[in-house]
Amino acid sequence: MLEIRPLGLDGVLEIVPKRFGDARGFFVETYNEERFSDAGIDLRFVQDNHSHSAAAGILRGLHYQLPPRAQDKLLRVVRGRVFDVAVDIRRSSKTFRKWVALEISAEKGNQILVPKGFAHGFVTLVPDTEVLYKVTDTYSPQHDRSIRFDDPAIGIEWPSLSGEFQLSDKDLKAPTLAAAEVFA
Ligand SMILES: Cc1cn([C@H]2C[C@H](O)[C@@H](COP(=O)(O)OP(=O)(O)O[C@H]3O[C@H](C)C(=O)[C@H](O)[C@H]3O)O2)c(=O)[nH]c1=O
Repeated sequence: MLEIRPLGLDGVLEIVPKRFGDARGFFVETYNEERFSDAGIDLRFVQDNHSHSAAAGILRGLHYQLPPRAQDKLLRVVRGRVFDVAVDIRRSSKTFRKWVALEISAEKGNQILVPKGFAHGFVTLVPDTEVLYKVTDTYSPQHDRSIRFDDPAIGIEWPSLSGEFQLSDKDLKAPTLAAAEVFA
């Protein structure tokens, strides 16, 4: 019922729940605590988020919350497509500053699990993209942090889209990884 694929960094997973298609369309259990637990994913989600991005090229990230309010995130796309990125920001990790990326789309019905200790971001690939995600701690502005999406020390190979990326002021002013407060 759950297809799980490690993406090459500690605990960052692609998850594809089984989709039951029929002449009417489809049904899918997008999250089932028991099935996730059976797959070794024991997380307690306490908040659901929904973001709508009107255009392609809207980039949100790289974001994370610091301990003690760090969040695991389980993200899926219900309309459109995103290029989704997770970056290891644990200074003691052997994969510190390494990143992985995955296309997540409504059509594929896939999800990404981004554990605590990772910065997360995505860029939309088509207009009117809607992203839903569950997090394991509630929003804490005091612990909310950003890192520059284009930090050369990380070197994310974002897709080249026509036109400039659109970012929030907060993300445009984000520090580099070297200047950011991250995980030990
Ligand atoms: C994240 C969050 C935000 N907000 C408020 C704060 C701002 O007034 C407004 C927009 O927040 P922000 O610009 O941080 O939203 P995004 O740029 O979509 O941020 C998210 O995008 C990337 C992809 C992430 O991984 C994070 O989960 C999250 O930071 O919503 C809340 O009230 N609760 C929340 O949990």
